[in-house]
Amino acid sequence: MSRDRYVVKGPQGVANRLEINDFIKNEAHFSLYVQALIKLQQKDQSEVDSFFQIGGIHGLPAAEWDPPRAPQGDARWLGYCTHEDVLFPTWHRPYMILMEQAIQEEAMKIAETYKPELKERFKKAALKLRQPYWDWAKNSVPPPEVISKDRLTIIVFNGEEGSVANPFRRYTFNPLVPSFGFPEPFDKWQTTLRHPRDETDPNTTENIDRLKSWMQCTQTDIRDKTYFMLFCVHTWPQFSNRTASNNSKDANHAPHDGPSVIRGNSVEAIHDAIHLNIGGGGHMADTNVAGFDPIFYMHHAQVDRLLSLWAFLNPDVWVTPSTSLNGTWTIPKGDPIDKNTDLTPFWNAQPEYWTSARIMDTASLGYTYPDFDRPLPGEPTGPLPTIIAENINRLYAGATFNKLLSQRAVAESQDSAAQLRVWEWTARIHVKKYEVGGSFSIPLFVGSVPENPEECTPESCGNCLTRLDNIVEGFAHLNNALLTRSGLESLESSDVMPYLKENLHWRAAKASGEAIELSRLPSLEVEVTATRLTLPPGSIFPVAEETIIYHEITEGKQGGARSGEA
Ligand SMILES: N[C@@H](Cc1ccc(O)cc1)C(=O)O
Repeated sequence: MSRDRYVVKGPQGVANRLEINDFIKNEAHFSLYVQALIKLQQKDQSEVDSFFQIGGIHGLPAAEWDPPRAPQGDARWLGYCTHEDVLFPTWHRPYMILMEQAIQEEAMKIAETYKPELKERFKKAALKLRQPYWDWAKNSVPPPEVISKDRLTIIVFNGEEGSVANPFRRYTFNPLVPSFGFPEPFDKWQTTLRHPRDETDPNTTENIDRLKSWMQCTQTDIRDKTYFMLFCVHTWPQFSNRTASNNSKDANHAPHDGPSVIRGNSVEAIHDAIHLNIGGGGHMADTNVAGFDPIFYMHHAQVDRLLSLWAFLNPDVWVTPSTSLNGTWTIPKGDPIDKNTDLTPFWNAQPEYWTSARIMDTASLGYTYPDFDRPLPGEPTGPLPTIIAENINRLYAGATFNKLLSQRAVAESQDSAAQLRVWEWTARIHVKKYEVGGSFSIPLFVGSVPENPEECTPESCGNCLTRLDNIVEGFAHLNNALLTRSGLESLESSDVMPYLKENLHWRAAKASGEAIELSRLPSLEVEVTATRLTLPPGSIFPVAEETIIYHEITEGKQGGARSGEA
């Protein structure tokens, strides 16, 4: 039976998406969202706006979502989502407003059921209700309301407190059937899971302590990566996706860094690491089924917020033409893609599909972020770009920036024109993603290596999928570890080079934490660079002067630099 096309228009009105830690404090918003999410999760799995159908757009069950557009070609990737190409950040934007719209529609109905004295308040809250984002760059461990509480207390229709099963913690498939084609071990788990203890056990439990300690331990790494991406990445290929610069000459891939271009991660690379660390071998760690974990939506709202911030800082840059490396359910592998490519299956009201060109302005899609409200009461005023950049420094700048700031303060107090400079040490990791079959990461250690491979891996990068022979890249910023753990007097190469030669180590690990022999990753290449950063007078962000590659630090080690090779 045919049905009307589901128009993805986003929520009504325009309102801020809130950070999850603020969101849970907002009684009316939280109560409505929780009940709306429960409603979507309880809908029949065949309903177009059920949590199951929306979650299934991303990857499996590789079914068409509203209404048919024949799958094409020999697409390798059987979901609609785009990864490892220039559409990664923009495809997920209409995806998020679809969830936001479905939630708001339910929330409006729920608000109508509140007792008369509360109805207006809850209806107003429903109008302003938006998808919360989880700012993992600042709060890497999600609040208990998302990861550990089994039940949540909310204000229900009669104004009293009610206790409900926590819909942020998991989705229960209703039912789970073999035709979904879920790969092992997801074919036997009735609910989504984070950090499952035993992949072979259909009734396994979650190791939430491990989830917390992994997220806690990567906090500085995630923050530094986010900061460097925001201020030092300026091109769309480099910002949007993690395929490596030397993968091909295609514009899809980050260009070779020029001598003075510091290396930063793509938003996709940072996002991948969150998937793996939250999933820990569970649903979030696998693209096929990640969309079924309710945390996916607050994670991707953060990716979307970073897209908004980055685009604000780089106003003339948006999706550049390229080709689809992996293909999707509707885009054949190798097809050209650009800002006018249909972002299927999301129809807008015209009716046509949303495209990247049509979604630049989030206010027209019904939402914005508190970052753009600035200045907040009590904050200094000034031009918006300055305020936003200063806020990014306040939220995410780490050891390198603080060193530059203190140098600047000294120079200013002495009225001297001394040059302000800090070397930023960065490891660049390159690896073929198909090499071990399944996602993996390359944890780096500065100083001692913990004996237990499951232990905290504070600097890491390089996550991979099974799909193709693509080379992916990621960067790990080492200054924080050097300043806090090495005991070195300076960041000059005379100190750092010999130290890192001795003390920089890496491993490979599956998403579950299980170690992988480095000999199984012949393509792996870890290379260290140093970029000289300055903070010129009047500049809010550091500026890169030159980058030097130090092959000798990792050369000769397994997975180290191969100098002289192209
Ligand atoms: N599989 C990705 C991580 C990831 C997981 C789920 C996703 O939906 C997206 C990305 C990696 O190996 O890095």
